[in-house]
Amino acid sequence: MDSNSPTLLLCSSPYQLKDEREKKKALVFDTSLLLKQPSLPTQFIWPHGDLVTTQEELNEPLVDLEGFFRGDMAATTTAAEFIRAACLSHGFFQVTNHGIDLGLVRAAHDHMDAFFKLPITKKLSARRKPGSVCGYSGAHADRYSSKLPWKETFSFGYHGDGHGHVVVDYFKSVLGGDFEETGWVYEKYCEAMKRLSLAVMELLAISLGVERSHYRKFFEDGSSIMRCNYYPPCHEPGLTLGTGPHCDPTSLTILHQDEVGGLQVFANNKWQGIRPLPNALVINIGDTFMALSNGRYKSCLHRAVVSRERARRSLAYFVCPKEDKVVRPPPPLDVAPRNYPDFTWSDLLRFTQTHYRADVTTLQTFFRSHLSLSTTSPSPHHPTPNN
Ligand SMILES: C=C1C[C@]23C[C@H]1CC[C@H]2[C@]1(C)CCC[C@@](C)(C(=O)O)[C@H]1[C@@H]3C(=O)O
Ligand SMILES: O=C(O)CCC(=O)C(=O)O
Ligand SMILES: [Fe+2]
Repeated sequence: MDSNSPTLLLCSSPYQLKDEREKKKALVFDTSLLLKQPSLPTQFIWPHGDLVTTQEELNEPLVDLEGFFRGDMAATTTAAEFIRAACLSHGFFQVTNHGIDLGLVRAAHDHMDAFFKLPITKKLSARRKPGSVCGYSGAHADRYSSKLPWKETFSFGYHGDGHGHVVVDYFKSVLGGDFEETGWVYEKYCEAMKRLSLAVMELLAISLGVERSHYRKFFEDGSSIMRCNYYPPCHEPGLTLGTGPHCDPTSLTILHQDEVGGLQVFANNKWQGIRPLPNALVINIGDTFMALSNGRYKSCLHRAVVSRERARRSLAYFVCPKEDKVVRPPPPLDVAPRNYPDFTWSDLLRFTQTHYRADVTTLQTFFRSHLSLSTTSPSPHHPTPNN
């Protein structure tokens, strides 16, 4: 696609385009168009340093939650110890016997498939508005002009405060009544994810020597972000990334990936693949929980590579505290040195949605940009791939 080739104007942010000439250059992440292109548009090409390949797999123990849910103290201690070892190192672990109905997971994947197969004009009718994390995005082409991720996403918020059904209402409002059933599938999925996330918060507290209910109470009235990721097959998978190297700025991520594989974690100073386990859920620590642990636990550095032959899908549930709550480590972790100043999730979220593309150093950059916050010098959380 040469730089002036007219493309059907489906750019998700036409108002950002100044004139007809600009509009003709608007990049469209419409895979039916892009997959016919002889070469990858330059906007999707990532720096070599981010494209280092790996054949390694991270063989972390699976954390079996069955005994913990049964109230077995020995099994709870074992689970907390596995979680502690993983979170002191790279911030990533997988759980089995998590209690999430696998039929519900299947339904969520099926409805995600149906959504991403919609005509691009329909998807763009639900496009993300500037400053919001919710809605449809094609390669984030409305937000960035280089290092575009080879993916489509659809994101929405969840509160689970027992008042109304925000997910059902969102799907009906942005996609119409035909999507009410899809809304219910994701409403139930998010309810299940919230229950699991609060259980994991108990295990994290136990593993950190924090009062067992502290984090559960901190997140009980939180709002969360649900994101469906769709990674189309790519002719030149070695030149682009589905999701670039980053730490989630959120607190905890619970992710289900399909059987294709592509999620990689930067651990033991190298990229390592995460073998898909259909009955397991991937859980990783985000920047906000790293701060809640005063830096004891590491925000997980990860990325997603894409495949030449197969589309890949993942469902990511991002746990967040109520937006105005002050993020501060609890006793006994709140001792000097404080590695991070107090902040609120609403400020950090706004920073990632309006000023800064979340990457490997989001938190440090956030504190530097909020000088009033940087009363302490944040410690580097772990070596980055390019160091
Ligand atoms: C608060 C969020 C911003 C992102 C979605 C959630 C948690 C993960 C963030 C993200 C995936 C990190 C990599 C860059 C990003 C722009 C992306 O590739 O989607 C991030 C998300 C976002 O800002 O939309
Ligand atoms: O799709 C994946 O496996 C990872 C996606 C991810 O890291 C994210 O959406 O934050
Ligand atoms: Fe992520």
